[in-house]
Amino acid sequence: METTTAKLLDGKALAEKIYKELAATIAELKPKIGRPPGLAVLMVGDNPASAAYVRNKEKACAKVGITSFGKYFPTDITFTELEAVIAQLNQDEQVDGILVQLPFPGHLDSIALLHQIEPDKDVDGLHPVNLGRLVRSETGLRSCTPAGVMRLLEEYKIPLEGKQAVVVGRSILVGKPMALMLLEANATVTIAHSRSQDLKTITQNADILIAAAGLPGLITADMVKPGAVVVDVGINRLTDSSGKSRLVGDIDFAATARVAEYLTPVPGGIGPMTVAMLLQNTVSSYLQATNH
Ligand SMILES: NC(=O)c1ccc[n+]([C@@H]2O[C@H](COP(=O)([O-])OP(=O)(O)OC[C@H]3O[C@@H](n4cnc5c(N)ncnc54)[C@H](OP(=O)(O)O)[C@@H]3O)[C@@H](O)[C@H]2O)c1
Ligand SMILES: Nc1nc(=O)c2c([nH]1)NC[C@@H]1CN(c3ccc(C(=O)N[C@@H](CCC(=O)O)C(=O)O)cc3)CN21
Ligand SMILES: [Mg+2]
Repeated sequence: METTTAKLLDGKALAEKIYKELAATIAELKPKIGRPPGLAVLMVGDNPASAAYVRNKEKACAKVGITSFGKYFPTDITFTELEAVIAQLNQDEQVDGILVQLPFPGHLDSIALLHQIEPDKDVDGLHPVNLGRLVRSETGLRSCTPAGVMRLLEEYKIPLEGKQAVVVGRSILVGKPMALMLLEANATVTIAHSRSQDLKTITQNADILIAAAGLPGLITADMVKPGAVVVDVGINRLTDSSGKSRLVGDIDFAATARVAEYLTPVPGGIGPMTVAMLLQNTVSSYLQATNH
């Protein structure tokens, strides 16, 4: 059998291009507006899974000229204290975007807290107002990871209209908004999840396959339709026997590269696109807040 190699969808390169555009916008507007855009990130406890995200966000903000306000709290902080922090950030005129890093320690209700973020500062697109706007195909702040997937597919001119798209995962952060964005682009969308029966039969039909379950090795090459476009959202940290750790997605990358037409790497795929969309959302909140 002939062996092919999938073309890589290079999220890192596209993220760099987006940073240049954002940096130029900020350089032009900051003197007129009199302040840089500001992004506040709230983290409770230390979450090793989120460490890469936090690090990359801070680096990227510095690169484009966004001031990032990191707020780190111990695990024993109370819900009432966090509510007060959100209320203060909602009022703060230096802050255009507020992101509550997920997941949250078990005793804290992250959903109730997300509801208290001012929708126009909700750069993660998780407030019910922004989710509602997405359902209605209205403009508004949209979840960064699925927005990053859409932007990357657009960059490579991947046709979506009329295609069979399968999203594996149905979280509010990734799977559900991803499915809505693909639907908006006129794909025929199927959402699979942990209760789906016969996942392989479902994924084998996908012209566009998006894996967002958080399980390394979930998608093997035999589950992928030849010629499919395969996007790996999963970020899983694996530690090998020598104690070295590395990031992998949900897709068996090496074997799938011989079946798919396009494939995203991990790292270097959707992770950097997520950070780029977060910065883009922050800049669009900044422009809106300052009437530009
Ligand atoms: N690249 C990025 O920028 C980025 C951003 C965010 C998240 N992530 C990564 O993406 C992954 C998903 O994140 P998330 O926040 O959406 O996670 P999540 O909230 O844990 O959701 C996981 C989803 O996968 C489904 N699932 C679990 N096991 C499954 C199985 N065996 N077959 C089919 N579906 C299954 C779950 O189904 P149920 O609903 O039935 O439980 C759930 O809907 C994680 O690896 C996360 O680290 C990456
Ligand atoms: N509120 C909230 N929004 C999110 O989008 C979010 C969370 N919380 N919590 C954690 C998850 C995971 N997210 C991530 C995880 C990794 C990268 C990232 O930049 N990944 C690089 C890693 C490079 C490295 O350090 O090796 C990559 O190339 O994939 C981005 C977003 C975003 N996620
Ligand atoms: Mg990636």
